[in-house]
Amino acid sequence: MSPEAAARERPRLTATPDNAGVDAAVAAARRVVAALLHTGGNSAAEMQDVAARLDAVADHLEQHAPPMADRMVDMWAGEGVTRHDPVTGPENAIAPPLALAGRDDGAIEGTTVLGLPYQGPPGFVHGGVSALLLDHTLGVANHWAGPSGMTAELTLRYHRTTPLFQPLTVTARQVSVDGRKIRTEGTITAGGEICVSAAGLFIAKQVPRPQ
Ligand SMILES: CCCCC/C=C\C/C=C\C/C=C\C/C=C/CCCC(=O)SCCNC(=O)CCNC(=O)[C@H](O)C(C)(C)COP(=O)(O)OP(=O)(O)OC[C@H]1O[C@@H](n2cnc3c(N)ncnc32)[C@H](O)[C@@H]1OP(=O)(O)O
Repeated sequence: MSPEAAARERPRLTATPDNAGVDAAVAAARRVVAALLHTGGNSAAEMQDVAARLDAVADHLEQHAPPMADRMVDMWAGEGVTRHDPVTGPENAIAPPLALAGRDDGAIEGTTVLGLPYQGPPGFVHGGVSALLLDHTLGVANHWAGPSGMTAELTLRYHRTTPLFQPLTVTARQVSVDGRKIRTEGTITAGGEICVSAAGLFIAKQVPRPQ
């Protein structure tokens, strides 16, 4: 089987974006966030007018939103993958998003490209953003492998700068389970080189879902 065919066969651990509805609106919102940062303060665009139009969109959405408690129940319904999280969620405009899939060897993997909204040093990814991607990916790796829990400790090593605008591969695997203590490791690589590695201690505990 070709690597491309193998990748297509891998079980997806993240929600597939729909081409309509809120996912499409969120994809547009991601474009707006990136375009605002790309445009900057010296552009000829009429920013007061842009702000008014964006506020009108936000007013419209808020007028049609359910009570927060209902929405919390809704977003945590079902036992499948989440649609709202800040790393993979197709309903979350701050998610890059990263699409994760299980590998035959028990690890999980996903690829994404990060742009200006995620910048730390000039031209490179913010270290806190790398931590966000790895924390979440380690958490999903635990779901994929078996016992899962909450992050108690996350240790990161930044080996080299992580580039913007280039494909990044994020991987993680559960390495041990000792009672409630779950240890998980992962990396972010670019062009085959490790940029960031992470080791996490997770404690088996689940916060109850809103009902
Ligand atoms: C986000 C979605 C989650 C659910 C999704 C479900 C389905 C969707 C499927 C796929 C997608 C899902 C997954 C995604 C994943 C998420 C990744 C993000 C994860 C997070 O974003 S999560 C938020 C950040 N995280 C916290 O907000 C934790 C705050 N914290 C606490 O809630 C407690 O602190 C806790 C629970 C950690 C422990 O509390 P506790 O009372 O249950 O346990 P206790 O203290 O008894 O410790 C038991 C033994 O662990 C040792 N131990 C404890 N802590 C330690 C530490 N820090 N260092 C070293 N050892 C430690 C003790 O020393 C003892 O060891 P011993 O037994 O040997 O004495």
